[in-house]
Amino acid sequence: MRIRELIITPVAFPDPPLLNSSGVHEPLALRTVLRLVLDDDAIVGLGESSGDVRHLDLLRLVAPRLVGHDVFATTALRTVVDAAVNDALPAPTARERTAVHSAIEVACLDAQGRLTGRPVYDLLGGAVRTTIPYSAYLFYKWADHPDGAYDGTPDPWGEALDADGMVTQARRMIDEYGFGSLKLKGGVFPPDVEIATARALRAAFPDHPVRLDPNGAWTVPTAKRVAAELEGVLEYLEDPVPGVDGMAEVAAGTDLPLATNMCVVAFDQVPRAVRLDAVQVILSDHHYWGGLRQTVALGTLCDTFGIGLSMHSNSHLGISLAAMTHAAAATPELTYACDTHYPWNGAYDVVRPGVLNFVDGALEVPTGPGLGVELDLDALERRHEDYVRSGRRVRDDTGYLRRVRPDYDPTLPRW
Ligand SMILES: O=C([O-])C(=O)C[C@H](O)[C@@H](O)C(=O)[O-]
Ligand SMILES: [Mg+2]
Repeated sequence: MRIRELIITPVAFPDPPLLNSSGVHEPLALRTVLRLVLDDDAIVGLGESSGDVRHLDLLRLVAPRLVGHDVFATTALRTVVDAAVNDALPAPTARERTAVHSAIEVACLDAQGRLTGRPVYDLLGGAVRTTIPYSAYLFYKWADHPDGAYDGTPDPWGEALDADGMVTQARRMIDEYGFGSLKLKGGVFPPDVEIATARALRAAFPDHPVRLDPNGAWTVPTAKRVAAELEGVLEYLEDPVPGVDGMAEVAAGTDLPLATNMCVVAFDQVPRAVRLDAVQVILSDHHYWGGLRQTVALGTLCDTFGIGLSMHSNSHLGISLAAMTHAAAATPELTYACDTHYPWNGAYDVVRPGVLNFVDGALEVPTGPGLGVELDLDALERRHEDYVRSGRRVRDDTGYLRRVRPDYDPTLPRW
């Protein structure tokens, strides 16, 4: 079965003012929705990937080159993608290429599943679990955007700028979604504030493992001190410092597992991290590790070296969530609850409701053909109109924070 067309639709959807080490989320988050149309027009494979304009430009170079290729030939298609993106200026990085491989692979797998009547997890080797636990992704946040939300809807989550605010946010996440573990985004306040927040979460929810991720905001000495204080409090500490050498220094002095989605983000970075014993947990992310099959392969690799496997997320909608869920279902080594931003953005999804419902903090793996989710074309059109109208083309957390704090310096490490 051959590919007739790849339809690429950039979308924008409201996002709350969530703080991180580079700044604060803007009122709209961006994504790209892919529709891979096959010969007979009846089968359309879905994909979702980054909305930044550079990724979009690469996808647009690739789209015409896919026409006529076999939708089952996902490995061979990587060569087609590489040849197509060679025309890009500046030349794409390995990471940019891999992100395009990932996006195309997911759309192909969805189409293959729809053609064969099998869920994507079956195409990955079968499901080893039927429900996938996710963690509550907690953010320090403002009560509202300075000029209000994009669609004028009042922010239902309220402010969270200290330990009490974060406990309130966590309680609400747990009440609404049933999450059984907590991920705290740090790198926003001085480390002692974030230590106090992590401790408050642990005390308020003693049965919920807590992980803390300051996105490389600390120096090695600071990270060593924080790690010593949070041993026994955290499940793992994610990217306390930038770079694999610093991670190795911190890891050498603590029993707390260190996790990363920043310093090991591709297969060729694994050997050095292993040699240095720099990380104990790698966060997979099919959007930049090369797709769903590469996520399964990463599980095998992590197992070989005794490294744990978790899953990273970024602001996303339901096609990505479905793909993440299938990958987790088919990856035995993925034993940590996965991250997801979905509670922050899911109300603006482009897939029809009914499939992606959290029960006890977990998603049932969709069993329908392909990814098991259906596109809501009206919602897609609305989100695309928002994209066009907004004029937004890249994510700029730093630039947005500087509107409020003009002297804000995002240089890391900060403390
Ligand atoms: O685990 C992580 O590093 C992330 O989830 C990165 C994201 O960009 C997060 O910091 C965010 O959404 O602000
Ligand atoms: Mg992280």
